[in-house]
Amino acid sequence: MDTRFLGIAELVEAPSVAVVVDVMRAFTVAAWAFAQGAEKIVLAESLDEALALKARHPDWVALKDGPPAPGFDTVNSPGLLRSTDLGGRTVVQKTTAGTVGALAVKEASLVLCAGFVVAEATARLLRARKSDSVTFVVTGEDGQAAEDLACAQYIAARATGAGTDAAEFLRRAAESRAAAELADGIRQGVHPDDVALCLELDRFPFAMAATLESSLMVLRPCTVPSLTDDAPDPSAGEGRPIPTGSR
Ligand SMILES: O=C(O)[C@H](CS(=O)(=O)O)OP(=O)(O)O
Ligand SMILES: [Mg+2]
Repeated sequence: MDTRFLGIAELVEAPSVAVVVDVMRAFTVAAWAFAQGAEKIVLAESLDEALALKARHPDWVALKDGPPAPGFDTVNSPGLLRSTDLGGRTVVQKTTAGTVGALAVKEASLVLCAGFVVAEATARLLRARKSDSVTFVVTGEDGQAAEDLACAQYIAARATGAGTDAAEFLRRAAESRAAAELADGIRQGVHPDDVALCLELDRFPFAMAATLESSLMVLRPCTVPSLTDDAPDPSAGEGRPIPTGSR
């Protein structure tokens, strides 16, 4: 498997398979939203689009990063979201890095969004797809974010079947600038448990795939093959099969 690690600005053409990584905090939050029952997450292009979608669908849950803001229901915090019942709800998410990265590769045939909480499920899905080439989008800090790069490199290693020890990758993420800023209160809309929740390895059994649905980029959980064959893994719980379509 040929792997590339690129920042958002380095994406010059649509990759075939993209894994968009945002550990702190967009895709940890997305995974928690699904764990709390959300049906789907619409990745908004802008704050204005998120608010327009919310206005059109008052039952949707609008979420942004940074501090709480008028019109939005909640913020980009796994610690806050984990006590929110999202059963059957649609979430609209707009963040600085993660959602921007996913939208930057919306023409790819497969777009997975990931953090450590869904690392193994993501790697297993890539293994099952037997992809020749995978582009990892390192969303934070112009492709330099230590937590995103560490997670991307860990998933890449696991996707090639390497018996990789996660400890060193998690240590790099724990020592990242993002972790320090979240812990020190420099970033806003933060729960004290956010960093720890973002560093939980394989907390969830599902991967997350984004596809274009009526011009909106929509993220959903998906089941992954079991370790021994290509059959759906019953432990994966709710979720769609692996998306196979190409655009
Ligand atoms: O919510 C986050 O941690 C960041 C935004 S910021 O760096 O705090 O401004 O967003 P994300 O897109 O999840 O990296
Ligand atoms: Mg981030």
